[in-house]
Amino acid sequence: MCGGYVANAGDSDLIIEGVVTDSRKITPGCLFIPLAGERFDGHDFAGDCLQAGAAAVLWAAPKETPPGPGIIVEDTLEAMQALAKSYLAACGTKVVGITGSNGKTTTKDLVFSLLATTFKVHKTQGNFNNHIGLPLTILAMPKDSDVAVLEMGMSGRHEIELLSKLAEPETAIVTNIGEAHLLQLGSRLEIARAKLEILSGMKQGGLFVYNGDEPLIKEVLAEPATVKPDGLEMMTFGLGGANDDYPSGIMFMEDKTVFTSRSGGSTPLELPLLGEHNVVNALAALAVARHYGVSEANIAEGLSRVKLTGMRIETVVGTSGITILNDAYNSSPIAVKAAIGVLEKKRGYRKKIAVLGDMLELGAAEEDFHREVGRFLTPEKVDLLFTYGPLSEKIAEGAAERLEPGTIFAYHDKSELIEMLISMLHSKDVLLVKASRGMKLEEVVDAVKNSSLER
Ligand SMILES: CC(=O)N[C@H]1[C@@H](OP(=O)(O)OP(=O)(O)OC[C@H]2O[C@@H](n3ccc(=O)[nH]c3=O)[C@H](O)[C@@H]2O)O[C@H](CO)[C@@H](O)[C@@H]1O[C@H](C)C(=O)N[C@@H](C)C(=O)N[C@H](CCC(=O)N[C@@H](CCC[C@@H](N)C(=O)O)C(=O)O)C(=O)O
Ligand SMILES: Nc1ncnc2c1ncn2[C@@H]1O[C@H](COP(=O)(O)OP(=O)(O)OP(=O)(O)O)[C@@H](O)[C@H]1O
Ligand SMILES: C[C@@H](N)C(=O)N[C@H](C)C(=O)O
Repeated sequence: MCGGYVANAGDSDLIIEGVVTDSRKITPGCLFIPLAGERFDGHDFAGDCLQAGAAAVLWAAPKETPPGPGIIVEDTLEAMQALAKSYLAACGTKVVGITGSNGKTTTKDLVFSLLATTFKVHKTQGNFNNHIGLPLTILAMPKDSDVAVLEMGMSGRHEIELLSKLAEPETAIVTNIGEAHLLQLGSRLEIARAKLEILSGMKQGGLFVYNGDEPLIKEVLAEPATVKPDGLEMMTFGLGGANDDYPSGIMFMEDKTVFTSRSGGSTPLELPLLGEHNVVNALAALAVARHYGVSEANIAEGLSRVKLTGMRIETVVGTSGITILNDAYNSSPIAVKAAIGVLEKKRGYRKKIAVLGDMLELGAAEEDFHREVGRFLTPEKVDLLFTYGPLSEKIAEGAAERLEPGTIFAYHDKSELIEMLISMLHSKDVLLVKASRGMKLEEVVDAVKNSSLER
């Protein structure tokens, strides 16, 4: 299954239960797969793993023989990917592949919640969406799974191609084309080309569900170089009325969003998520659920009980009673504007406050992108703005064009930001926190959440 051969295993069969790549997380009977990374080489821990109960190890051929039962392979990562591909084929599980600049994880959770009303479904945990995370997700899948909902991430060309050819999706979603990873791709057109690599591994006769509001997707679909499977069925979703599905009505409430759509007619659907962008994500998930025959009753049920992976516009109530919109998982211009849209619609709070940190990997125009986000802010959207990081000084600069003096506070030091923020917050405020993963603004969320804000 992984293109290797057995060594040191005697003549008894070895029963293997599960795959592990971290020696600190060994489970009895697992296969330990040593990976060479930036800081460690997993091969150095193989002996300890066998001592700790691993049944066998993969072992890269150029090294000396394995310290116990082993499968000798050329490259352990490639072997793990091949093993995942073989296992998926052996299980006969259908795959839904999801990519896009924003909303992959959210849409993955939505698709899972809808399909799980009807099928045995496995999904990506957290953000395990790359050349290591996706095969690990597959290798953790129960073998009787009907469907696997797999998030596919990238920050360069041909990364999605590898994932798609490994997982061979029957259904694929592209959520949108934003600015994330512009640094590596150079243009949004290149980002679109990278995302549409998801078509290259799809099964024949598959379904492609994509954001019809994004012209670059249609442009790349028409390019001769774009590899598409035979018999591909396509569906569009988005806010525009030209899409196959779009919202016909949206009601923004404190802890949920109620919407009707072209596909659902006059029947309102309740989504326990905030923001117009999450209605758009939900439309993509609805298309997939209906494609697989999920009933309208189960669709309503599945939507109403979706559980989102944390730090995606997650509402947190602090010990003081303050409302925090924890959107600190990641950030990019489109995502910030979507999150500000949620804050803008909040009513009944003393003040609306935003803490915005650097958006990373945006390439040469990064300062302009930050300035543009600042200019997007108006007194109707935020009462106070705190920025964190060197790039976010440009958010403050852009915001100064529309926000009053004395309402903008720029910081480079997180502890100083937290101190000033807590001194100005009130339990009746609503606070949005958003930045790229590398800024770790969850530390701000935790500090505010645990503060009594007494005054
Ligand atoms: C290889 C690995 O899993 N590394 C993880 C490890 O990193 P660390 O620096 O500690 O170790 P090494 O990588 O050097 O270690 C090599 C192996 O040795 C093992 N090991 C180490 C010590 C020890 O005592 N015993 C051991 O057995 C070790 O387990 C390694 O296997 O830990 C870090 C902290 O937990 C992890 O962050 C690191 O994981 C890497 C980054 C990784 O890629 N993990 C995947 C499972 C994954 O999917 N991670 C996602 C994030 C994916 C992501 O960023 N996606 C992008 C899009 C794709 C970009 C693409 N170009 C890319 O390169 O990723 C996105 O925008 O979404 C996640 O963690 O959320
Ligand atoms: N459809 C969308 N349009 C714009 N922004 C979105 C959309 N969906 C989610 N977001 C924003 O992007 C943030 C991250 O959402 P999510 O984790 O689902 O995306 P992702 O594509 O998995 O992100 P990443 O590539 O960082 O893993 C959300 O908190 C929200 O601010
Ligand atoms: C590592 C990459 N997947 C990512 O999340 N980049 C953002 C911009 C970050 O590191 O903050």
